[in-house]
Amino acid sequence: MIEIAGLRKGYRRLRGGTHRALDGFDMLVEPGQVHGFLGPNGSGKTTTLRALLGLVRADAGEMRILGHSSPSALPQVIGRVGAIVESPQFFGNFSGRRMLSLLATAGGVPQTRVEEVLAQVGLRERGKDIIKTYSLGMKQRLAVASALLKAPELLILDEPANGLDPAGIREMRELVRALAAQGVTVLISSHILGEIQLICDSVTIISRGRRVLAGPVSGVLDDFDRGDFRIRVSDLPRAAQALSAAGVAVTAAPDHLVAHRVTEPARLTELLGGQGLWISELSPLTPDLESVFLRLTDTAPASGEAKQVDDSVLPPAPPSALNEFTVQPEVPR
Ligand SMILES: Nc1ncnc2c1ncn2[C@@H]1O[C@H](COP(=O)(O)OP(=O)(O)OP(=O)(O)O)[C@@H](O)[C@H]1O
Repeated sequence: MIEIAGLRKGYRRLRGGTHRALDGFDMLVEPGQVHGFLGPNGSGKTTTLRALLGLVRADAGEMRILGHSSPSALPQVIGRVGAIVESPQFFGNFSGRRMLSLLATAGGVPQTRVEEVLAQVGLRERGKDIIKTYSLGMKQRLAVASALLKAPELLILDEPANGLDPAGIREMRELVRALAAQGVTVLISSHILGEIQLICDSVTIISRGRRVLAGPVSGVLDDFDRGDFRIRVSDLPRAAQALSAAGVAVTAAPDHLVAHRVTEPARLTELLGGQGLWISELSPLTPDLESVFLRLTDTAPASGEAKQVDDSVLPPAPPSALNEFTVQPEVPR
């Protein structure tokens, strides 16, 4: 559905030089998937989506959307793609239904779609109310409804859960899953990692304009499973000593131990029990997307400190290249 290879985009800095927002970024989104696009603030997610949709010009790289080159062949394919990359501006004094009706007329979409998309996003009951009375979550759903008018095969959502409360996030999750069940491929950018883990089949993680990881969510988590187990036991120092002596790698925390690369947890109970050390807890520490993300994007702040994550700088461009952005030749096909 989406193929991106070697995408580059630099923004000129006011104080000279180029900020490398995308630095040879690659992404592949397969049909029928909900694909999460994860990255820290400023890592290049929105720039990627804007470049893909022809809203900003890339310096180099290849992009295909539904098999067509982007941006050159976008007009042929854009009718099959729904996207919310920038918050759409709605007329606050219009009802949701009237707003969608106007957008349907403008987009040459039959009016029958208006009721269908209102139902799809769960806004049929409130369709008659004016938009400025909508909650943020309802406005987000109206935005999704507007992107669904043309019954897209591919839906691109940039941070759809931004600003939503837990109930709103849950509604958005259910909506995305329902769309996926109807066969819509969804690309969803977010930094709400738990959310992505819950709704996505596969992910791409971007850091400093480059892909640092891609694959099915389950595979990603398995790859990062280090076989760590948390052990609570009455005498921590003695238990740590016993485990180390038996060749088990172990780290001590104030109230527990973590044993690493454990393949047979029963051996830990046997080993400690054999020395009169009784385990009160033995639990696997399975990785979640958040720990994988923090490790790969190097954005875990030290305690009490905010981490600088957006620091890719190129040397100043020569004067001739100081246009709006640095244009590099297209990569030949
Ligand atoms: N129009 C612009 N002019 C100059 N720099 C820009 C422009 N748009 C984005 N950038 C810079 O490019 C980098 C990537 O920005 P982008 O918005 O793509 O990141 P993002 O991953 O979407 O971040 P966030 O999660 O915070 O929305 C950032 O350093 C940003 O400041």
